[in-house]
Amino acid sequence: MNIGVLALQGDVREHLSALAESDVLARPIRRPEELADVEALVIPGGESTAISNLAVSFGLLDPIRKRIADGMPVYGSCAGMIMLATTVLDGRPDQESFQGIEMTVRRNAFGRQVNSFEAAVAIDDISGGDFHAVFIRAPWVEEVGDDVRVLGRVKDGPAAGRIVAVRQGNLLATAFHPELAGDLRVHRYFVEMVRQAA
Ligand SMILES: NC(=O)CC[C@H](N)C(=O)O
Repeated sequence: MNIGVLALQGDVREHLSALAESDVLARPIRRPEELADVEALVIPGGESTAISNLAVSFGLLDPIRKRIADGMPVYGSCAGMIMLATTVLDGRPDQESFQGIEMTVRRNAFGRQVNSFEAAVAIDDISGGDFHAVFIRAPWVEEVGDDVRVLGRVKDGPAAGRIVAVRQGNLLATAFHPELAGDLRVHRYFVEMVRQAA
């Protein structure tokens, strides 16, 4: 199986290790030629404005948009979720996205005071109990289109009920970082999505 991790900025290494532990030897992607060699892509957490800028300068914005439109499976965590959204609130005016998931996300939504926190999230489709989800200056999803399935919401605390995991067809996004939490269930779920798409 040939999965790439978009390696322009962010926690690329952590996704590569989470995939390796899920028995997939993934590779970093920085150039359009490398993208052409993979059947699926992970967009890491990091800073969506930086990923957007670098995607434009590395000539990856349009090729990734096209692959997504053609059905390539993609998983985005945090900044990666923002990069998959059709509409971004509180983004920089020139910020671009790869599009794909019909949703409105709000950047840094959980508030400036709470830069990072942990909360329980239950994910439909994934058994084994709640995720101990790590959020770092995370977005949340404010609106979803008809074809988007809400897979997970924050269970408790001030942000209870907020949508933090979604899927639309072959596209998966979480506002939290399973790659930092040592819980491989989201990566394994994505690997299974890739297997089924193949
Ligand atoms: N941990 C993260 O990926 C943070 C996302 C970041 N706040 C952004 O807007 O891109």
